[in-house]
Amino acid sequence: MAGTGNEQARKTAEGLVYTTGFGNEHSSEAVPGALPVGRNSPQRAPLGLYAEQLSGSAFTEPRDHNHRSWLYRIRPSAAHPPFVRAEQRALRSAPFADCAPDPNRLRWNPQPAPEGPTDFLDGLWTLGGNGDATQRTGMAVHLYHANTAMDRRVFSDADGELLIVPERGGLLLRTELGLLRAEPGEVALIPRGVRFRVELLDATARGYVCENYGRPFQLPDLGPIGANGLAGARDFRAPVAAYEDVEGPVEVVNKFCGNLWTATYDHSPLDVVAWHGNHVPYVYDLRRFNVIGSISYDHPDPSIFTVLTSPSDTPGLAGVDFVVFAPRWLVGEDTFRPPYFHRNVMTEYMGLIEGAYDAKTAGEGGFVPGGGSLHNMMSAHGPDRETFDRASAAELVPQKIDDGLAFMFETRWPLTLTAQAQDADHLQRGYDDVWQGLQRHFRP
Ligand SMILES: O=C(O)Cc1cc(O)ccc1O
Ligand SMILES: [Fe+2]
Repeated sequence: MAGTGNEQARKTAEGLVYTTGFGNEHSSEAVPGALPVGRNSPQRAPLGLYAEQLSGSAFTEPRDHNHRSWLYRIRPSAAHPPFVRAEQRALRSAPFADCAPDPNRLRWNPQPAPEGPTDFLDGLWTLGGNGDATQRTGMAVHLYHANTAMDRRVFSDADGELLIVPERGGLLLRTELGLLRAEPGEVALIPRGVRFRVELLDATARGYVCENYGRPFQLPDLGPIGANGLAGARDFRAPVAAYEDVEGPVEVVNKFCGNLWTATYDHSPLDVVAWHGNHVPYVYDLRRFNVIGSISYDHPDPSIFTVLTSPSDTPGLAGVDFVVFAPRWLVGEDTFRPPYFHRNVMTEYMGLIEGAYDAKTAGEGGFVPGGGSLHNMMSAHGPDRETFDRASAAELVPQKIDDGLAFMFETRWPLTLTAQAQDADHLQRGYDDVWQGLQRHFRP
């Protein structure tokens, strides 16, 4: 049965069309004439639709940070019954106060398979985070492991935007603004408050989510890199309008100030027939990232690999950066080429989408796809012993790194774990050992 649903979702996902460009003023109509021309709020919207504005920024924010979309829908979102508190499972929110922030280097194996039917929402498991959802600061790291589609159920997150990083299994995201497909190697960005449902393209789906409570992700400035490079705006795909005209009970789950609330609507709220604006979801293929690096010597700081950044109120200090370690050439002369030893004031959560990462040994008990590592503020880390020994002796011929895809959520604030992450069976005990046995070589 589940297989039939997945095949149907895959067929739908294969035929999808998109509109392109990060930050654009997009517009789309699923029925010709549904989008009003020349005004947002005509006295009567076309085709008997309701007009509704969805804001992702204050009305008064500067134009280049102003996010809003106008939705033309079968019923206004206001027509809903009261929300009541819902079961929370393993989803947690900031402020995180379960545990004392931990200065140790930590690493987890992949998220265990769920017991029983589990959809994307029920499969969310929070590792930790920082800031405060009610203050719109900070971020949370979640992992998901799902084996069934969300059925007659949609989710929206008032607390932040969701950057979804599939590691195993493709996703079909049915959002208010239309459909997106996100496969491993791609990422999807769902803006704050946009309702969506997740269907699976494969039997199971596993991956990571950065919930960003702060300013919406934007493309980083390029400075001296110039007008081009890193993630190209045109490679971000937004959906085209697609609506469900579905009567009957649909559960709407709303994450609000850390808690889940639920209401049963008598229709699907994915009933937007036309829309325009810039508060839109995206999908981006990480393999399109234009990697820039050193062509002389030394290992550049990984900020050069920033795909998207959420600025904080201090210039240059991100609430969270999303960074990708994509296939690239290493040519540095007289250079220790893998990531260097370091202690960073920023906090680094890393995940692996496929293959291996060049600072860490792969394989069981190591840094494996679906696993994750946390190097909290100022914690000492870098190449493990094997990597150090290998890279210190390597012949420095041009070398292509193309056996993996890793990423980092890097945040200005230390990350506090949830109790479930601190006590998890899949927390690797003895991660510190990877740095044991680094010999002294000092010869004064
Ligand atoms: O710790 C890590 O592996 C991430 C990282 C990579 C890099 O190339 C330089 C610094 C850094 O923190
Ligand atoms: Fe690091």
